[in-house]
Amino acid sequence: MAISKKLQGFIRSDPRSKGAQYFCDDNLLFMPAFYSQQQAADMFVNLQHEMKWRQEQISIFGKKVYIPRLQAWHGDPESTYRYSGLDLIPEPWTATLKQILVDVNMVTGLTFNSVLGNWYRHGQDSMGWHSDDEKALGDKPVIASVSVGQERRFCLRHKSSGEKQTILLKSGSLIIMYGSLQENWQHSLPKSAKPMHGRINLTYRIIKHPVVPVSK
Ligand SMILES: O=C(O)CCC(=O)C(=O)O
Ligand SMILES: [Fe+2]
Repeated sequence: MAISKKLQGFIRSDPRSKGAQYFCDDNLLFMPAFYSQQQAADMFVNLQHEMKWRQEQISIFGKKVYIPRLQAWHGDPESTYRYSGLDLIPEPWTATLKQILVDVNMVTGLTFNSVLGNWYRHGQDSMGWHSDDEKALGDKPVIASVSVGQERRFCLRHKSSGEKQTILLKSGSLIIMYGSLQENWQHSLPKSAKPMHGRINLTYRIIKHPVVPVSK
């Protein structure tokens, strides 16, 4: 199992790893109570104010439509990446983002250089099936994903066998995706018909091959 010694040590010794569970052929580790309910509730409030949220538009058959959630991209200034033909320079780290960065770096033994935030305002906000396999992330990327606020279903689907797995992402939970997860599985955050409060998800990433911005 391609998981760092540091992470194995953390799971053995730190109470925050209580209830840790593996999914997807051991390429995903779920820690349901990485942060306490109170810590997670405070983060949810602070992140709403601190991050630079916007609702991106995408083109579907030539028609511009808003994606069903708010997004924000923060990180080291050189962690530029390309999205829908745009070169994006991240917004600076905020106090809460830095505090979580220290924790996810410590657990994994890695140095994340950027974070994508997704704010699902209610049950109708969602994310479709995809893999985080952009070239900028390099081969077998490690992604640390923290959830605060409303519990939502996180679905995974094997690309060839179609096998499905579902994880309930509780407030304060952490998942670490690594190894061949993005190669072999897709994931999504489906809509829910039930009334739902807001949820913020942070995916800490390592941009290994930043794009050189052509324009500011
Ligand atoms: O909201 C989530 O838990 C999933 C987010 C995600 O898949 C992504 O940012 O790539
Ligand atoms: Fe993703």
